Amino acid sequence: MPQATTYDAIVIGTSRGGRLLPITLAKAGRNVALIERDHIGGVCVNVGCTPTKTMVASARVAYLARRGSEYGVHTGPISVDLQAVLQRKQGIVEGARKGHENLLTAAQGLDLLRGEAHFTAPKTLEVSLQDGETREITAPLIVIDTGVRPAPLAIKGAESIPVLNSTTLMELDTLPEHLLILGGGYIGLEFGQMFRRFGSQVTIIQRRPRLLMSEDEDVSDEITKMFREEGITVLTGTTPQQVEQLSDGRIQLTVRTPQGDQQLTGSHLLAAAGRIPNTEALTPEAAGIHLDQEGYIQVNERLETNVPGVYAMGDVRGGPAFTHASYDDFRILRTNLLEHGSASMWDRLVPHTIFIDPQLGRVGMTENEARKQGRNIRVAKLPMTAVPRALETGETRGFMKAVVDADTQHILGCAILSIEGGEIMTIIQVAMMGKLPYTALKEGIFTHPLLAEGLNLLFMTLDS
Ligand SMILES: Cc1cc2nc3c(=O)[nH]c(=O)nc-3n(C[C@H](O)[C@H](O)[C@H](O)COP(=O)(O)OP(=O)(O)OC[C@H]3O[C@@H](n4cnc5c(N)ncnc54)[C@H](O)[C@@H]3O)c2cc1C
Ligand SMILES: NC(=O)c1ccc[n+]([C@@H]2O[C@H](COP(=O)([O-])OP(=O)(O)OC[C@H]3O[C@@H](n4cnc5c(N)ncnc54)[C@H](O)[C@@H]3O)[C@@H](O)[C@H]2O)c1
Repeated sequence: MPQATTYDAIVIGTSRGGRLLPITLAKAGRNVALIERDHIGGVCVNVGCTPTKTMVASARVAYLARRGSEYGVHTGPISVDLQAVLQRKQGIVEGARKGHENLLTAAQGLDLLRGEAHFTAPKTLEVSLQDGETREITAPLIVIDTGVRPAPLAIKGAESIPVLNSTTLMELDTLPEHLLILGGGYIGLEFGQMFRRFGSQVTIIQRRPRLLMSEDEDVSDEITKMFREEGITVLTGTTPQQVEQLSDGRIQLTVRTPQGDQQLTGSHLLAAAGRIPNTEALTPEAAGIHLDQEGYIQVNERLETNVPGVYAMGDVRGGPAFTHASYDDFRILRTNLLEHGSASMWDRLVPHTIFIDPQLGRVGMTENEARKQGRNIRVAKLPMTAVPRALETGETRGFMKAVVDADTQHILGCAILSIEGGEIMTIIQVAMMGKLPYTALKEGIFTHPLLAEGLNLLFMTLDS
């Protein structure tokens, strides 16, 4: 093999953080290699946020079309053309991917290597290029952004039946007649509601006692109620035992429920029970990089591994798995590597939004977390039926909830389960970032009749 090519920096993976970092380093005059084994853009652009949120939008149109008569608008029978939904999704995905690819290939000082990288020594990687060649590259600074992938389903019989994951579900030719979903987390809920709205029968099987275990009980319960009202079967505290394919092609799942064993039959099975890190092919052990027991790369609060000069960002470092977290990891690395700053993961507030309808926007502490910490708290809660905008638009499902420190009046966290809940949550997030007391939102003047005006009412509940 020819001698290794030396760069100033190497980044592996082209997610949001993985694209911005090499471009920024190259703009600062560094000679950078960026390696990607699959499509440019990583999970979010190709098989994560972009395609799912595009399809969620189609599902919402179907939902609204069916509700047209509530608004005095009559349509004919509603049907969903899955192929057209997928084509729309694919067009948006490919447009985004191409845009990112153009930016990367145009960047001066940046070599985009299309292939799979693995470590051969602490600062050296071998890249198996897609054209069959192999390159050895080395750099004093290496950033790993290789992400995670769907965990294979570990139940008896799974190896001999077709199990869908979040990627393959978006490639189906026909609408599942009955979609069985294992997992009551983000992926299970977003796809479950989406396919129900497309016209499938949907059963969600959640091992834990309720959906979205990290949220408060009232949030999980309200979502479960809304899903059931939409015709989704939600089974909680239910553990899949084994699965087999019947002679007619249907899938039979044996589950253990609090009431005893039960058999469920569906046309398709989606495994949405978690994800695993992409660290095997990377052979980080050849560089002496420490992994945790599940294979995630261990980093300190500045994202550096135990090998000085080797960093990890995004999902592969464990912790919150969101595109905005990957983006914030880029901020930390840019600040520390280029601006001589001292940015850290520990003081950041990472919000999230689950794109069910109505959305769940969440930031900061849940009520349960605050109580566990022994905080002196007050909890504000307002049903969406009390918000004029929600009434006028016929979107009264859900509630707003905020946890306030009773001593300082600062907002500790919120759960906004409402139409555009993510946007409303972000208003509260900004108040939290500015350390505003809740009274600032209670007394603030917000346009009538916006959803934001509901914040006046939400925080008024604390003093009424
Ligand atoms: C269905 C779904 C929906 C989601 N929706 C949202 C959402 O709405 N909002 C949100 O914030 N997050 C969402 N996420 C999560 C989000 O996609 C991830 O948190 C985000 O993509 C993390 O980016 P990352 O930096 O970890 O890199 P990734 O996006 O995981 O990219 C890693 C890249 O590294 C490449 N790679 C891996 N190993 C190698 C190697 N050895 N050599 C070369 N290249 C390699 C991979 O091909 C990949 O392109 C969703 C995820 C899924 C699955
Ligand atoms: N809107 C968003 O931001 C968004 C959307 C999708 C995914 N994501 C990211 O992707 C990550 C992965 O999503 P996910 O839904 O796969 O994982 P998750 O961890 O959110 O949910 C997995 C769920 O499966 C359940 N479970 C585990 N094993 C099971 C089994 N054998 N049978 C039944 N249930 C089982 C768990 O109790 C959990 O509720 C999320 O944590 C999130 O960070 C984000």
